[in-house]
Amino acid sequence: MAFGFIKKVFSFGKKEVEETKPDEAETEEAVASEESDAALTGEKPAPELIPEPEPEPEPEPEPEPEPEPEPEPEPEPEPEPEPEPEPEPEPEPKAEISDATPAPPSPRERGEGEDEGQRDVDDITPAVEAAPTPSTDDARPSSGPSDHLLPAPSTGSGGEKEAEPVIEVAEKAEADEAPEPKAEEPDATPATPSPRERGEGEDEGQRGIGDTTPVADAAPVADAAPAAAAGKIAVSKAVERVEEKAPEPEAPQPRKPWFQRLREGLSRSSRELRDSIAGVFTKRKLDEDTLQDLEDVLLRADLGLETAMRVTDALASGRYGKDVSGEEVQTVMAEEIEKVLAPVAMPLELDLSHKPHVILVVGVNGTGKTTTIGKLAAKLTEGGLSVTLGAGDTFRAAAIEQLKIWGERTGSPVVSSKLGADAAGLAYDAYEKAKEAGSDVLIIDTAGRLQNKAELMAELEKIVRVLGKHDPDAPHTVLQTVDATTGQNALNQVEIFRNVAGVNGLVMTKLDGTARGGILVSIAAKHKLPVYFIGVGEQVDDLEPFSASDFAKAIAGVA
Ligand SMILES: Nc1nc2c(ncn2[C@@H]2O[C@H](COP(=O)(O)OP(=O)(O)OP(=O)(O)O)[C@@H](O)[C@H]2O)c(=O)[nH]1
Repeated sequence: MAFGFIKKVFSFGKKEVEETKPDEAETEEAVASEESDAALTGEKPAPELIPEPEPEPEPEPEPEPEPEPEPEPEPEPEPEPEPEPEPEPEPEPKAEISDATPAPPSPRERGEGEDEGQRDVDDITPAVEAAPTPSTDDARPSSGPSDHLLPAPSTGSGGEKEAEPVIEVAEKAEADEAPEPKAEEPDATPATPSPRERGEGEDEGQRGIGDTTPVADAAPVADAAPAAAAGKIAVSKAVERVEEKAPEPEAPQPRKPWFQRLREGLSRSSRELRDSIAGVFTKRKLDEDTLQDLEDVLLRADLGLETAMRVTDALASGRYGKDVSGEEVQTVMAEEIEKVLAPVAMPLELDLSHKPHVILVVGVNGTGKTTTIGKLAAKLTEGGLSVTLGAGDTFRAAAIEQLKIWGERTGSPVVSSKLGADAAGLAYDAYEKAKEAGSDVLIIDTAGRLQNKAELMAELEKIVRVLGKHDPDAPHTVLQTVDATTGQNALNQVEIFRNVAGVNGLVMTKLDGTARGGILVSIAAKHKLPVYFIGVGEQVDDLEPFSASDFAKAIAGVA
C-alpha cells in the first residue's frame, strides 16, 4: 500500500460547548421565590419599612438599662425583646430585591436553557436530513463545522476545530449540566465539598485506628472493623493489613507474523484440501478418473470450476499416466491459484486530488463492514492521513455505536444521525463535514439489508447520487465486504452489489477459521474485481493487503 501523499495532520481537540446562563437564571429564580414569599407575608410598602430600621440604634441604649439594675442581672432578659425590631428591617432587602424585578424572566431563561440543551442533543442525532448543517451551527456560536464530529481520543492536543459530536451527546449533556452546579456550588456547600468530606472521613477513620491500637487490644477491633471492610487484615500480635497481591498482568502475547496468521486462518481450508487430495492420489496414477476426482475436490473447496480446470489441466500436461504425490498436486494448485489471483491483488489507491476521497463501504449485514472500516481507518490514520467516518448504517443502533468506538480508537471524527434517518442525507452531511474538516478520506458505512433488495437498491443509489452533488466522481471507491464463511452465496452477493452500488473493490473478511476460503478464488475468477484487503480476525491489525502468492500458498498448504 502506498500512502505517499501529502496530507494534513489534524489535532483533534475538545471544543467548548455552548452553555446557557444558569447563574442568572437561578439567582433570579431565587429572587422570584422570595418575592412570592413577600407577597404571601403581606404588602409592606418600602417607605414604612425604611423608617422602622431607625429604631435599630435602640440597641445602643440597651446598655443603659443594664447599668441601672446593676445588682440584679435579671434585667438582661428584658433587652432580649429588643431584637424584635430586627425582623422588621428584613423587609428592606426585600424591597431592594423587588427593585431588581428582572426576576420574572428567570423561569423562562431556564426553560430556554433546557431547550437549547435538548436541541443540541437532537441536532447531533438528526443532524443530516434536509439541510446539511442546519440548526446545529445556529445553536452554537463559533462552533464552525465539526459539530457532529467525534473528538480525537487523544484529546487535549489543542486543536479546537474538531468538536465532540458523537460523544458530544454525552459530553454535551455533561457540559450543559456542569455550569449549573458551578453556580450553586458556593451556596450548596455540602454538595461540592463532598470530596473533601470524604478525605476528612478517611482521615478520621485512619486516625481512629491509629488512636485505638496503642490504647488497648480490644478496642481496636471495633475501630478497625471499618478498615477491614475496605481490605483484609490479619490478627496476630497486632492487627496488620494484608497486602493483596495484584493479579499478575497477562504476558503480552507477541503478535505472530502476518503470513503465519494467514496460514493459521486458512488452515481449515488447506487441511481439508490436503486430506482430500491425498485421498485421491494414494497409490493412483494420474488418469481421467483421478483428474475427475481432483476436480470434484477442488469444486467442493469453493475454488470454482475455472480454477479447478486450470489445476487439472496443468497436472495432466506434464504428468499424465505417472505417479503423482499429494504434495506435487498442492504445489501445482498453489501456482495456478496464484495465477488466478494475481490480477486482482491490487493495492487500494486513493486519489487525494479529491479531498476527501470517498470510500463507500457496502455489503450484506454482518459481513464485517463496520469492522473493516475501523481497521482501514486505523491503517490510514497511522499512515498520516486524516479520516472522517460516516455512520450510514442508520438502521442499527449498534452499528452506529460500533463506528463511534472505531472513531475514538482511530482519532477519526464520526458523522452520525438518528436511528432510522435518511442514509443519503447522512452521506451528504458527512461529505460536507469531512470537507470542512479537511479530511483526506471519508469512509461511509451503509446498511446491507439484502432481504429487501428494492429498498436497499434505492438507498444505495440515492447515496451515490447525493454524493455526486458534492463531487461528480464520488464515491471514488465502492468497497464491498464479503464474508468468506458464506461460501458460494458470496458470489451472488458480489453480483448484486456490483449492479446496485457499482462495487469496484473487495475486502474478503473472516478468512480465519473457515473451511471455505477458496471462495475468494472463485470470486476473483468470476468477477475479476480488485481484492484490496483480507480480514483474518477481529483485531485492528487483522486486515492485510491482499497478496496472491501468500494466499495461494496458504490455502494450498504449501510452505
Ligand atoms: N473472525 C472474524 N470476525 C470478523 C472479521 N471481520 C468482522 N468480524 C466480525 O463479524 C461481526 C460482524 O461484523 P460487522 O463489522 O459488525 O459487520 P457489518 O457488516 O458492519 O454488520 P452490520 O452492522 O449488521 O451491517 C463482528 O462480530 C465482527 O467482529 C474477520 O475478519 N474475522
